[in-house]
Amino acid sequence: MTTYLLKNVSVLGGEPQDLVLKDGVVSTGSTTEGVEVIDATGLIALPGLVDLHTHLREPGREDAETVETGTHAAALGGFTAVHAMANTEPVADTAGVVEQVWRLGREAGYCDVFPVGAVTVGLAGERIAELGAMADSAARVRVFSDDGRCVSDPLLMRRALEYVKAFDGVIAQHAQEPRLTEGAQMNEGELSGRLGLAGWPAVAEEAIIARDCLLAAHVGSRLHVCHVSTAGSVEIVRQAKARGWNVTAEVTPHHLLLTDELAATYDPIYKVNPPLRSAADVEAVRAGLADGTIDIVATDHAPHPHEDKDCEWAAAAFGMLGLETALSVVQQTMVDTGLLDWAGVAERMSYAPARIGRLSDHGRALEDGAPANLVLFDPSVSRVIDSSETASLSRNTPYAGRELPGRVVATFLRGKATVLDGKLA
Ligand SMILES: NC(=O)N[C@@H](CC(=O)O)C(=O)O
Ligand SMILES: [Zn+2]
Ligand SMILES: [Zn+2]
Repeated sequence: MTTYLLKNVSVLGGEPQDLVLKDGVVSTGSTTEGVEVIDATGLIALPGLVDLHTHLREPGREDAETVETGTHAAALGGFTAVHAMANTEPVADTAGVVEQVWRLGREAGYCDVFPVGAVTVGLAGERIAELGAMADSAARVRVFSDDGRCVSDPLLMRRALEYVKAFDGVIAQHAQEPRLTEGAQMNEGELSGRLGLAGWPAVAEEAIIARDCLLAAHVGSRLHVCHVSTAGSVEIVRQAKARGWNVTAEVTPHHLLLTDELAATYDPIYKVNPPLRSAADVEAVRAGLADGTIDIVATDHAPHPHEDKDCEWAAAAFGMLGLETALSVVQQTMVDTGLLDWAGVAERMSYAPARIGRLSDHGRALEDGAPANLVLFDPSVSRVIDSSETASLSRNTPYAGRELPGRVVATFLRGKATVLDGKLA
């Protein structure tokens, strides 16, 4: 295996130093013999990014994405671990399916894949799935979610929260009260009325988050809130944390950058669940991510083939790509605005998501002996996003034609380069 010497690299934005990647681990000393030298002057090293929320679509929708293509996109985005959501066909609600997804990730070798297990059988919201069997399987599932659907039955949610305590699991809730969002198409507000698109009220998200925080506190379990999108949601999570409840939350890159104004184009590339919200909501989720109320950034990478997106708004699928652009969007919205430094980015895109997912070999500081999972990032350049250049099988990026700052130069998984010079290695 190649030994790499990263010359003059700025770890978390600090003073330039050398890092050696040898036999799968990091060392801060220097060696010169038999090494491949990478001039990392001006580059920032971050621990390999960890995504708690990715849709890889395999099994079942291999026309949209596969574990192989999705993990290529992940590596190009600087990720060394992704959690693959359970809304596949068949649903990842048994030990057999989660082991299959986990193994496909290992075989592809670009990024570790940690399957998320479904909370209910078939995501139908009626019976709890085999959570314990998934936890005990080779995939060691710790995160459970019916994402795409809300676990709306409060008794089922309570039982699931109680159940996962036995193996230190967490329920990741897609917070959407179904009765308040029937037929909903975009953020409810003055604009939805003007555009004639059915509104999706903030309270549909906030009511479920409030309920679930109370349930998690009542049974003493861990709750994670997927894709927080409104100012009110941030406030509820803030209050839950102030009371010492075990609640964590994520925000997506697109909810940090884009607003509901984009719906005025009627271009379904901007159609996503939860919907893009107002500028005031964007400001609130940025502030919540900065002050730690929102723990992490998660991509909610949601590939869809063109026939499901290139149609009229109401008929189009919800979802957008995110893996290859996440770090750039975070640079633009959080670092270049002065809201976070690079150490803060490492916390929110690597350490904290690894802790929530109970991963041991990811989300580790780049110190002597740590697994060599890291990304080299150049924040000084910018690029115009071209949807035809993605490694994903789908093309539904909302950033096509936009200029975004920064570029992933290299990614290493256990010391092996998965990306070099910005290309798959
Ligand atoms: N985010 C989306 O708009 N879509 C996701 C489901 C989800 O995350 O709720 C998908 O699976 O396509
Ligand atoms: Zn969701
Ligand atoms: Zn999702």
